[in-house]
Amino acid sequence: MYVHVNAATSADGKLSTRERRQVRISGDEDFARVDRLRAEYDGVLVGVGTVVADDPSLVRHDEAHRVAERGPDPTPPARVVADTRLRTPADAAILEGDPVTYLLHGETASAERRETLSAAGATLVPAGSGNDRVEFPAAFDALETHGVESLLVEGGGEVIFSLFEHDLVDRLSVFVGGTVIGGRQAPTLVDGRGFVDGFPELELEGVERLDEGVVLTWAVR
Ligand SMILES: NC(=O)C1=CN([C@@H]2O[C@H](COP(=O)(O)OP(=O)(O)OC[C@H]3O[C@@H](n4cnc5c(N)ncnc54)[C@H](OP(=O)(O)O)[C@@H]3O)[C@@H](O)[C@H]2O)C=CC1
Ligand SMILES: Nc1nc(O)c(N)c(N[C@@H]2O[C@H](COP(=O)(O)O)[C@@H](O)[C@H]2O)n1
Repeated sequence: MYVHVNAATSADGKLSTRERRQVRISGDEDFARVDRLRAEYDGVLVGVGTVVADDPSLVRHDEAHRVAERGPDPTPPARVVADTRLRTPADAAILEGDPVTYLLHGETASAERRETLSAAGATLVPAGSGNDRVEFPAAFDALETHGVESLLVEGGGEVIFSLFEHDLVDRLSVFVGGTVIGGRQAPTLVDGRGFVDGFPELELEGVERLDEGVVLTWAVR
């Protein structure tokens, strides 16, 4: 699986507020860049924390760019959610519309949630044992059997940490916008328990000024 993590942070590295309410950090130029990126990948992944906080649909992408990349009538990027216990609400926007939605889940997801979300149109992908969260290496192997071989990961910070922890990230791009959010409880780009050693090493590939901010792109060594 090729994994590209992309997100937008405030100048102080926050993804949103301490209330975990969605903040529009990107401007129009950066959202257009994200639409082009979405068009380049087989799927777009977020954690269930982002689904609950933002209720994203993850449908929007640059269709002309996708046609240019993949030829006429391409399938739209799949939506993927890491959701151990299947907390995604049955009326979530991510389950509406045409693109397939894969819910990666663990063994602790109840039969009732499995039935409810299958009936709501989700494709369930078991990938976790015992009480553990979604095990990304196994989940990505399973997604590849569905033809999903590249992912744009849009957040949030918990999921991004897990992916770095498992050495699964190939590329990282961050739009750093001209705003300050602050707050020690506010989510940052990479949360989880954090690293104390063995920090992932990044090689700077690009610096681009957009809107009132800058896009930094790194390859992960
Ligand atoms: N500015 C930006 O670009 C973006 C901002 N955001 C913001 O980020 C916040 C949400 O981020 P965050 O709270 O970190 O939530 P995440 O979207 O990272 O989701 C985290 C949840 O995913 C589930 N999960 C399943 N498997 C794993 C795993 N292996 N590792 C980690 N998590 C796993 C867990 O819930 P469970 O145990 O129930 O499965 C966990 O609590 C919101 O405020 C949102 O607005 C989000 C995306 C982009
Ligand atoms: N690139 C970017 N800039 C921001 O300012 C943002 N708040 C986000 N958030 C991400 O975009 C998702 C919403 O997508 P749709 O509206 O469904 O297209 C949201 O869930 C975050 O992942 N991203």
